[in-house]
Amino acid sequence: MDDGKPVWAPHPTDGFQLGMIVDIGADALTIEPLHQRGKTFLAPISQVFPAEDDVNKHVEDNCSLMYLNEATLLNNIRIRYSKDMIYTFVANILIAVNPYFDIPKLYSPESIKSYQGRSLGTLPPHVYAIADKAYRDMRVLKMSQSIIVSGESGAGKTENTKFVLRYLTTSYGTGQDIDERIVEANPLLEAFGNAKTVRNNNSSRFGKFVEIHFNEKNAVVGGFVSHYLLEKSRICMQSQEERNYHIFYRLCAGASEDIRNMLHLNSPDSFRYLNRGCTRYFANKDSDKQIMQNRKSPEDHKVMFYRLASFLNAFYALHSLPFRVSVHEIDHYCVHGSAS
Ligand SMILES: Nc1ncnc2c1ncn2[C@@H]1O[C@H](COP(=O)(O)OP(=O)(O)OP(=O)(O)O)[C@@H](O)[C@H]1O
Repeated sequence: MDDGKPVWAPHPTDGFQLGMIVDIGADALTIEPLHQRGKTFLAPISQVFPAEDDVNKHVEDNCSLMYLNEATLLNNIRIRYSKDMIYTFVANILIAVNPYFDIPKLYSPESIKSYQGRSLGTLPPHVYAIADKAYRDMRVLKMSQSIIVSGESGAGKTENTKFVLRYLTTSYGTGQDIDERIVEANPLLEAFGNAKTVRNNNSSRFGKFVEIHFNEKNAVVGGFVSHYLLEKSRICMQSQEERNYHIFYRLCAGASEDIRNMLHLNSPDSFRYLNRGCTRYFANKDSDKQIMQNRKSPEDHKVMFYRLASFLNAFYALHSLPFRVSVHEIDHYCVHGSAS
């Protein structure tokens, strides 16, 4: 770190701050922030990093930074995020920041087209660029490719996985029913495996391993989803601000009148296994009906939805009954009263 040049230093409460070194101690440096002259703070020497000459400039690939360290990487992502550029490369790794709103045209059909067959780095960073690289590597190397999506809850893993699936099926599908079916499986999976938590209204409560299968002509011909570690305890108990799995609320909100009457469906507040958590709806009327619209044939709908609804209704009814452990037979449970 050159004398007289600004550095990034971790402020005790405000993250990395740009400042000048004013004193050098045995293990700590005294830093004076550029935007708060006179208010110095101490930072460990090992965590003080050199800053770029122009801290307002951003680059598409963090590897292009003159100094690549924790602070310059975060600053680059922050500047890009403030300009609605949520994706940044670190070589062939993609960092995505959740924008929490739809960025116009970012995932448009035109955008999908523009990334087809283009090498990494020739277009702005995007999840489509990663999907296309995986596809091209599979063709060239004739080997399976994996995309690992990782991050904390609410980071955008589920959404970005869906964008990858949409990209591959749109760009390299056979144009047949299978492309849509791969994409359409998601709302169904999410209905049974996603729930509102305090951090994310659509949090996946299970791990997902998605396979996309290609034929010898490298066209999408199928998919397979394995799931693991489903949070089963949520079915019986949710904290006050959280909900059970979406399917239960969708059934209450989206079932047709005849099914509602037949199965005595009411609002979520009337079911014991829902009303101890949050019972608000978070979807609009259209998305509540999403499940019903998944299969194209109305007959398929009816049969599938009726079976599903009957099963779930039995579940509701079951949970309206209070249970207690029998004193004599500890591994048996008996019904203690009648259903409301
Ligand atoms: N690229 C994006 N554009 C617009 N909104 C987004 C994007 N990514 C995520 N979101 C919003 O953030 C919410 C949370 O994202 P998502 O469910 O993908 O997180 P997650 O990492 O899968 O979380 P969890 O681990 O809890 O399942 C989404 O429901 C969506 O509203």
